[in-house]
Amino acid sequence: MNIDGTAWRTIWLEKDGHSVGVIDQTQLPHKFSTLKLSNCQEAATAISTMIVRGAPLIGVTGAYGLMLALQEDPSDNALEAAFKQLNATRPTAVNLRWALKRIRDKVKPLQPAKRAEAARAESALIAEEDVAMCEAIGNHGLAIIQKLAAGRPSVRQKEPIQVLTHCNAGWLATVDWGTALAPIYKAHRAGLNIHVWVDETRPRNQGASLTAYELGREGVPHTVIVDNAGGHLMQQGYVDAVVVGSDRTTRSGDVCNKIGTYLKALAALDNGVPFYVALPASTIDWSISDGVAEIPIETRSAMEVTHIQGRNNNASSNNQLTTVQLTPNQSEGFNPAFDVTPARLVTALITERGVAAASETGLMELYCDD
Ligand SMILES: CSC[C@H]1O[C@H](OP(=O)(O)O)[C@H](O)[C@@H]1O
Repeated sequence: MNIDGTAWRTIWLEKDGHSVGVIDQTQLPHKFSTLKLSNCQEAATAISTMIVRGAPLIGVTGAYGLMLALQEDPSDNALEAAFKQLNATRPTAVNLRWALKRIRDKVKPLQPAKRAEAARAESALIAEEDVAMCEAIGNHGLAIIQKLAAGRPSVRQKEPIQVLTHCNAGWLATVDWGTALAPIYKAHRAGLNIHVWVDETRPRNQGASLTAYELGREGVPHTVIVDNAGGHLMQQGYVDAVVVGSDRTTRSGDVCNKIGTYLKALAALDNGVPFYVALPASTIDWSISDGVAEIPIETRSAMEVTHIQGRNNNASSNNQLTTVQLTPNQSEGFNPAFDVTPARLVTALITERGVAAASETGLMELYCDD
């Protein structure tokens, strides 16, 4: 997407043909910088430290990570070791395992000498598919936003459509376009009057730092709010719809997403606000049904709760990023990174194939030919 007039994607094959470029998302919004991943360990570290994050992007980075590993050693043992290393980086987003298995299935039957090139080609294909799927999600979601706009009373026709989103499910979470934000970009570019309430999304503040950054660069009006304000805004009638992403959606429509999503869904139901989840096929885990019981929830360092990163605006600091402690030294922290929203709280799933009810029947209607 657009950054100051330049079109960017979140991940790319470098001109040298064998290393991988990524945007360092831990530095945004205060500093835009890129990194070159030259081996599997660097790819694994980029995922685990959230230099790259977001379910689809984690998957593509994992795919390229296998390519990097095979460039160094294309043997069966090296392939399995790299698969295990990358698979262990983050447990919740199913896209990672889906992409790693896809690459392994593609290269395993090949002569070792042909594996790296095959992994390179398949990783690039996954990336291109992701871009196409996310743009298609944008188009299907645009129709929902247009219908919401048309359905408002005449007295509100001139007001912006108000959408609340949680965390970052924008182009920074994918290769391009994003999932939850793709319909918003499509609506904005179509000239619709739209405004986005951006949940800051504690503890890592992907909303305040990444979603706000994306929307600002695309010129979409938005307001950053604390996570706990969303229910109040819905009660006051300031939210026309909630649209969020997903890290893993079960075949029955249960949605695992950033911690706090479940609470937004409860508030939305209580206030009659439609709650949409945008996701590509690569985020659906057909092997499980009960998200609460079966999806592994990543627990990250308590330091992400007890400390916070930001830009030091003191004149003497020349805008350096700094981390400060929020809590008393002896206080413990607990940091589950995701929660599960049961399908009964989801109005509909916006996929690249269309809009589905959050149910096995709904998903099978879209994916029955797979
Ligand atoms: C389009 S997937 C976006 C999804 O990923 C985020 O998690 P994280 O930043 O920890 O990778 C969050 O759950 C977003 O909704």
